[in-house]
Amino acid sequence: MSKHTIVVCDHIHEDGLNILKNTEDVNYVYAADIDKVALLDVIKDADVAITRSSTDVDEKFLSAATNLKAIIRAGVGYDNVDMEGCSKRGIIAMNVPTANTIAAVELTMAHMLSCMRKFPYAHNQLKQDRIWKREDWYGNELFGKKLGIIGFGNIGHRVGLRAKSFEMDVITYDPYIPSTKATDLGVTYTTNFDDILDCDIITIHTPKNQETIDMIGEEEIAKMKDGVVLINCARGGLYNEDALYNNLKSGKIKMAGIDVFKKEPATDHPLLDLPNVTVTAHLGANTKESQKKIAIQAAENAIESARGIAYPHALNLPIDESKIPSFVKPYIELTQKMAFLSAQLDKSAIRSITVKAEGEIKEYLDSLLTFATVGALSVVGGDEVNYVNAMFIAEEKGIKFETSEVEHCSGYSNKVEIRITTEKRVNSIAGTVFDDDVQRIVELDSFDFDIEPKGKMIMMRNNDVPGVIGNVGKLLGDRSINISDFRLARGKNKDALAIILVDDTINSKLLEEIGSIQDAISVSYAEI
Ligand SMILES: NC(=O)C1=CN([C@@H]2O[C@H](COP(=O)(O)OP(=O)(O)OC[C@H]3O[C@@H](n4cnc5c(N)ncnc54)[C@H](O)[C@@H]3O)[C@@H](O)[C@H]2O)C=CC1
Ligand SMILES: O=C(O)C(=O)COP(=O)(O)O
Repeated sequence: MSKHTIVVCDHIHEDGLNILKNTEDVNYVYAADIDKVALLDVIKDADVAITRSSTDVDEKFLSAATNLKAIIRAGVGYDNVDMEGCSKRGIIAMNVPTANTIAAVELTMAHMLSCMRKFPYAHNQLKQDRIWKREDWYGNELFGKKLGIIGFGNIGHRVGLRAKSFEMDVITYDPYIPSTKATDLGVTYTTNFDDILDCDIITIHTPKNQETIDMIGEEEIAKMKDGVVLINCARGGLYNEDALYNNLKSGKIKMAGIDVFKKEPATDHPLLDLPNVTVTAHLGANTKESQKKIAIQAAENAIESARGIAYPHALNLPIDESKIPSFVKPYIELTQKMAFLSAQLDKSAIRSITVKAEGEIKEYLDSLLTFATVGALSVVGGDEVNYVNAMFIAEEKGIKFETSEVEHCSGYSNKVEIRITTEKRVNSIAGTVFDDDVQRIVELDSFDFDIEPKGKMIMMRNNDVPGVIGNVGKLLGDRSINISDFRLARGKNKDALAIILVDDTINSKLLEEIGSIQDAISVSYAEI
């Protein structure tokens, strides 16, 4: 039995490890305790890797992981995964998005309470210094304070719910949600970021990306109330770390609760020297409950993706398969097959790929274009081309793309047409699907057909004169090639196109012989 190598790069719960260990077709490699340089050697054999935030999936990692088909980020944030690098290599990246939500929510509340009561400092005074000095520790209450939440997703909205139970006045800024998601929970929704800056406590729960890096800097802090409290249990760098340090030092920010740092591990970070921070070492997801759930999901997803069965929570697929209506799937398959066939007919360099569609299917033109590109590039690229990397590969080759919606006029309920322009000519092919899943090619180079996209096909263009069919039949018979189907379409210019399905592979010598039959104009061969 061939085994799939799954490398676990970071610490995950043993329940996940046990699933991997006990799966017969998995070669399980535990690499969480080796350093990241040694990991580069181990990762070269991996079909699938499981990582957390401690492993950067960067150029070095990806260049070493030459066999990698999928990567599972066992958590939410994937800002340490080079997504473009994965896509270019056809590696499907997935995360495990909701399994650690509660852990991160509760750590956020812990930091908030800890900041309000300076909990670690009060704790240390008694425990380490053995001093009983209650007058040093007059804290503040959450009750009645205004809490600003930036990012109202899985974690942010649950922080809001919990803050409401502390009778806080909660307001959120998240331009990507409907306002009712907040207002239904009794949370004020704002599109004015300054409303957040006016809060007593601010907590951030967005992903880390170009839009959110340094979202809070000197300018924003200057607008805040004196004595504001800031919490960050999302990602280091969402609050500009220099601005955070300077304003904690000046006392403009009273306290900050920080779980995450721009560069981790952060054992000598300047923030650690300040007397008004509560810090944790990126522990947001570190509850046994969350880690158990994540590890089980990560292990199961790793096995499914290694077997090529499913890619749950894939992050870099051009389409979300679960959201595609069932009628679209056969069109996607047909489009890939037609492009694969068409690109075989003329193997010169492709300059452009155009996909046209009519009927309801035209809503899915972008997906159809991706699959047409996979089909066309697979002729030369084989299995290395997939729907994650096809567009990248095509762009690198300088191939141009076009899509267009066509007025409904062919009589078919839906029709997809692909035009592949090469250095030599334009190849066009069109198809439709009958009775939900009967795929048919209905046009080839403007000749009408009705043929299944399957099998070994000789395409012969010839002058429409008597004797050609007989001659080609005889030649194939003489070479012991059985014809399983023969379709003929007549053109407008006294020409005809035959699609001849055969049982055996046709080599280039025989193809040349067919091409030299009298009145043959051109001949090509393709297999689907
Ligand atoms: N400290 C830790 O160990 C953990 C940290 N995290 C981090 O917490 C953050 C939030 O995670 P989830 O709530 O699960 O993600 P999510 O995807 O459910 O929510 C993110 C929210 O941020 C919003 N958003 C995106 N860009 C925004 C912008 N420019 N301004 C305002 N809102 C914006 C989105 O619309 C979405 O509602 C992520 O950065 C994640 O990596 C998650 C789990 C554990
Ligand atoms: O899920 C996330 O985004 C986290 O930050 C948790 O990261 P971790 O898996 O604990 O390295």
